[in-house]
Amino acid sequence: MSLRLIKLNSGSLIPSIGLGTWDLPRHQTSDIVYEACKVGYRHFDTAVLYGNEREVSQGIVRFLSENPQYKREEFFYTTKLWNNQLGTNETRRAIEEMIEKIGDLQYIDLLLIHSPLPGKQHRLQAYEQMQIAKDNGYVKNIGVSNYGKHHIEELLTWPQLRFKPVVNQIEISPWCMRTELATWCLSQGIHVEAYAPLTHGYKLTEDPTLAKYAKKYEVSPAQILIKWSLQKGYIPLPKTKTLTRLPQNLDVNSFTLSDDDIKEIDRPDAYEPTDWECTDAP
Ligand SMILES: NC(=O)C1=CN([C@@H]2O[C@H](COP(=O)(O)OP(=O)(O)OC[C@H]3O[C@@H](n4cnc5c(N)ncnc54)[C@H](OP(=O)(O)O)[C@@H]3O)[C@@H](O)[C@H]2O)C=CC1
Ligand SMILES: O=C1Nc2ccccc2C1=O
Repeated sequence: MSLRLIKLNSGSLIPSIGLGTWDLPRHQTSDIVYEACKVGYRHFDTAVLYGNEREVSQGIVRFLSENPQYKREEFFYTTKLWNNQLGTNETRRAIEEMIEKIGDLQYIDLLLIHSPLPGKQHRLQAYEQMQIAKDNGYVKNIGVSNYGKHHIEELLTWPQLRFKPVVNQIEISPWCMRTELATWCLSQGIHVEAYAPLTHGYKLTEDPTLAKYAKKYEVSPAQILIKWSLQKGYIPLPKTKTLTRLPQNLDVNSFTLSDDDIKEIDRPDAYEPTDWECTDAP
């Protein structure tokens, strides 16, 4: 299974689907990531918050060492600074710790600010250190998560900005569409990563419209949601700890949703974030 590559505003390429790694059982994480590499995943999303950066990296490194025909550059590893790691010294130290944890993975493909919650001064001090980490080659791309339009505008109008964020990672599913924010990010050349694209699993068994299209295209409700996200132009990050589900969440090339299908799956009036909401933080 091969993934489409999307060009970021830095020129780097990002695989169009990433494996979410939040809440993977810690002792299985490295094996799940290794198995994911075997079935074609090339993009992994972790964070300091998840406590599994070492294990995620180990899974990729093991696959690379056993399969020397694949190169490090074909893989895309994202991690995120947690709220208490934003600030000049805090961010510098946090990046050093991240680099120590990834070992032979050597560099971070994408470093995100996990949320805007710590406030303007901490956000901008962190971003400056992220720019320096990019200069030094520890980090290839930098971006943000859970940012609202006003947080991104704060960056775009900041005189010290040298590298525009390449993505904004936000929760998006038919039940949390955020069309205005996502369309605006794309208009600024900032790609949109869709987290919780499977609604944490909440809607997969209960929603009749998903069931209808799963039946029509002979796929699973999860595959319908992943395709919906891709066709909207987003980069979905579905998570599964179940090895048999790994291949199906990548296998979405056999069908295309029509405009009418998408309209029926859309829930523009719904607002059901699964975890947290901070795009509206000051
Ligand atoms: N930046 C941020 O603030 C946030 C980022 N994220 C990122 O996004 C990722 C994805 O979001 P997440 O909250 O984990 O939830 P998802 O929306 O990816 O849903 C995961 C759930 O769906 C189930 N599932 C996965 N595939 C299938 C399938 N094919 N059929 C049936 N059920 C399936 C999983 O079960 P099982 O695992 O048991 O197979 C799990 O219960 C996270 O892991 C993380 O990397 C998430 C939240 C916030
Ligand atoms: O994946 C995640 N799950 C979460 C739950 C609460 C806050 C942040 C997150 C994540 O980043």
